[in-house]
Amino acid sequence: MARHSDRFRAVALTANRDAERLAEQCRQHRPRYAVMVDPDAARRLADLLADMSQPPEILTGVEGLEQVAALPEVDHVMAAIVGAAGLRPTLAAAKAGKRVLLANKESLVVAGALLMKAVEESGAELLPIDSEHNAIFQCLPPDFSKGLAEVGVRRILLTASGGPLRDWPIEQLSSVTPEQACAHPTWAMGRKISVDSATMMNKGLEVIEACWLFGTDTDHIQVVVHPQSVIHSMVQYEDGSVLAQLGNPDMRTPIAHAMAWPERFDSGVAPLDLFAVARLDFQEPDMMRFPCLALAFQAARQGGTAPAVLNAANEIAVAAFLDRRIDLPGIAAVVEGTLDAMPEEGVEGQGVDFLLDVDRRARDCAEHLVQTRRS
Ligand SMILES: NC(=O)C1=CN([C@@H]2O[C@H](COP(=O)(O)OP(=O)(O)OC[C@H]3O[C@@H](n4cnc5c(N)ncnc54)[C@H](OP(=O)(O)O)[C@@H]3O)[C@@H](O)[C@H]2O)C=CC1
Ligand SMILES: CC(=O)[C@@H](O)[C@H](O)COP(=O)(O)O
Repeated sequence: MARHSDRFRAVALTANRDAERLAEQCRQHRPRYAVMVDPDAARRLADLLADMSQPPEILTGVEGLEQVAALPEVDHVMAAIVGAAGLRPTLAAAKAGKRVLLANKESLVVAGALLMKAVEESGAELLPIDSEHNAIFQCLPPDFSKGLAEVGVRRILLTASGGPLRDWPIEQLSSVTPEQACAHPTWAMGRKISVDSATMMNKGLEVIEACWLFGTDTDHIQVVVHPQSVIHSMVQYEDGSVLAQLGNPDMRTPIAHAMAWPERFDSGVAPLDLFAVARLDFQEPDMMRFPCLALAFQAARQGGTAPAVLNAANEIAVAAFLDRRIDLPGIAAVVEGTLDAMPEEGVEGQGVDFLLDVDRRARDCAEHLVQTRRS
């Protein structure tokens, strides 16, 4: 079976500040463009690549990301920047009608209506590579966009590992260190999403992501804790059938699925050995232990700017936790305080500048709450 290298060539690679890593990737994949968002890091990248015979053209800033996301010679854009910083380039790719492989769930949480409208108007293909949403996509019929009820779906069963703190004594959560929170039991991921998994905010963001991707609401999504992370999510149908997608927890599978769709190619992931897995467990999420999950459900039901506020406050709170400025329970407290403090606003007819202004105001508010908790 074909591998992706038979069919794909990297036109552009991007990073924020890590010039060394991007330089290494440029040497390996020889893209035509490299975007280094930070201008100082862009100068460093140019120095690092000075001896290349045909170095990539180096662009900077969010504008550089938007530019490469919309290049005519690009047909696939993988949106895998962390946080709301991914919104503008993801939107640019959607507006340009690309196949968008979406890992950056935060852009749908902040601007779901805007992004889905851009996809509809341009004819872009929005394919989820977040493992759960990719699994759901695989378990739905191809015509699901006419409505989940129309195609016989009762509800989505969104699986969650429960993260590294699933069994910690609740009264000891304030002593959790960033290293302990980032020690995910089944997935190797970046620090921000790892903390989100530890608080289950990741699942809350994913509930909102699923509402937009699959045109549904929170009443039709059940979060199911499944510690083995072998089932990546399920779809329950009206006739009693439940379809699940299983596999080893390895992001190469959803990425390969979305790159090759509607065909398949070899992702390089080892076949799932069910005898080695031996058992699959399921539990209800504990909302007392994971208040961030409850806050995300609340923001999703509230709608308007609430999900954008939730996301911005969470990004600030997680960064403060990773810097040891607040404790782990402080993350939920900062998010709740920000949601309470920010006025409710509608998003109908609003553009990206409005949403990013909401994001900025929520960050200021959350940062103030972080300072208050410390003093
Ligand atoms: N890791 C995983 O397995 C999964 C991740 N996701 C989602 O994918 C996204 C990325 O997660 P993950 O790969 O773990 O994160 P990482 O922290 O490992 O990587 C984040 C990437 O985003 C870049 N970046 C960070 N800030 C900015 C910015 N302001 N502007 C431009 N680029 C920026 C970083 O560049 P630099 O290193 O130079 O700072 C880095 O390349 C998140 O939205 C996450 O929720 C979803 C499913 C699974
Ligand atoms: C790899 C991936 O897609 C993540 O979303 C992962 O599934 C997070 O695991 P949790 O279920 O612990 O949040």
